[in-house]
Amino acid sequence: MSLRGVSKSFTLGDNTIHALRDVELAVVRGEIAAVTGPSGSGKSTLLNLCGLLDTADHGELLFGGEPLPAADDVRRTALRRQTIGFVFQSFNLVPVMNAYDNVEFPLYLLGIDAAERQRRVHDALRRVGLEGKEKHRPDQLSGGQRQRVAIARAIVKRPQLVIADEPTANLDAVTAAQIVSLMRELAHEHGTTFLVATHDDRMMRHCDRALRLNDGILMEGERRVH
Ligand SMILES: Nc1ncnc2c1ncn2[C@@H]1O[C@H](COP(=O)(O)OP(=O)(O)OP(=O)(O)O)[C@@H](O)[C@H]1O
Repeated sequence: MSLRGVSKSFTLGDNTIHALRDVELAVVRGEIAAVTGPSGSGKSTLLNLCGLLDTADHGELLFGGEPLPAADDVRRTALRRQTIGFVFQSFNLVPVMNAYDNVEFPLYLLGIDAAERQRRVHDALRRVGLEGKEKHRPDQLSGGQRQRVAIARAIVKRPQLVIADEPTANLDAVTAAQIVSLMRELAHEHGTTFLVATHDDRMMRHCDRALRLNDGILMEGERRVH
C-alpha cells in the first residue's frame, strides 16, 4: 500500500483541523511499521485511511500498486473485507461468542464454506497458541488470551495488511512481548504487513521502523534489520 500526497481535514464549527498533511508513505510486504506521535497528531486518521475505513480529501491511495479512487465504495469495502485485518486495544471481541465463533465470524462474511472455515479457524487458533480454548468466551480468558483471539480473528482471512491500534496497551510486559513476537512471526512467515499505532516502547523496539506523526506531518524513520 502507498499513500501519495494524502491530506485529510475535519471541520468543527468554524475550525478546520488538518489531521494529515501531504503524507507520503509506502508500506512494504512483511514489515511491521509503528505509527507514533502525540495525542491528536493524526495516528488514528492515518490508520483509518490505510484500513480503507475512511477516504482522503486530497492525494492518492494505491493498493497492490493500483490507485483506489475515493469514490469507489464498493471496491473499498470488498478489499477491506478480504485483505485487511483489524486488532484493537480493547480487543473488540463479541462477548457472547466463544473464541472459536469470534474467529470464525469474518469467514462467514466472506462466504467461505463450512469445512474450509473449520480448517482455518483451528489453524489460526493453533497459530496464536490457543488450542483447547475454543469454547471459552472472552470473559473466561485473560487479557493476553483475548488479544490472541483478536489476532487470530484478524489473520484468519489471511490478510495482506493488519491494522493494529495500541494492541499492547492493556497488557502486562510479558504478555505484550509475546504478542509482539507473535506479530513478528506472522510477518515473517506469511508476509503479512502490520501497521501499528503505539506509544509502547516494548512494541516499538520490535518494529522494523517508526513512522512519526506530528501535527499531521509524517516523518519516516530508518528501516531496521532484525
Ligand atoms: N471525526 C472527526 N471530527 C473532527 N475532528 C477530528 C475527527 N477525527 C479526528 N479529528 C481531529 O483530527 C486530529 C487527529 O486526530 P487522530 O484521532 O487521528 O489523532 P491520534 O494521533 O490518533 O490521537 P490519540 O493518540 O489521542 O488517539 C485531532 O485534532 C482530532 O481532534
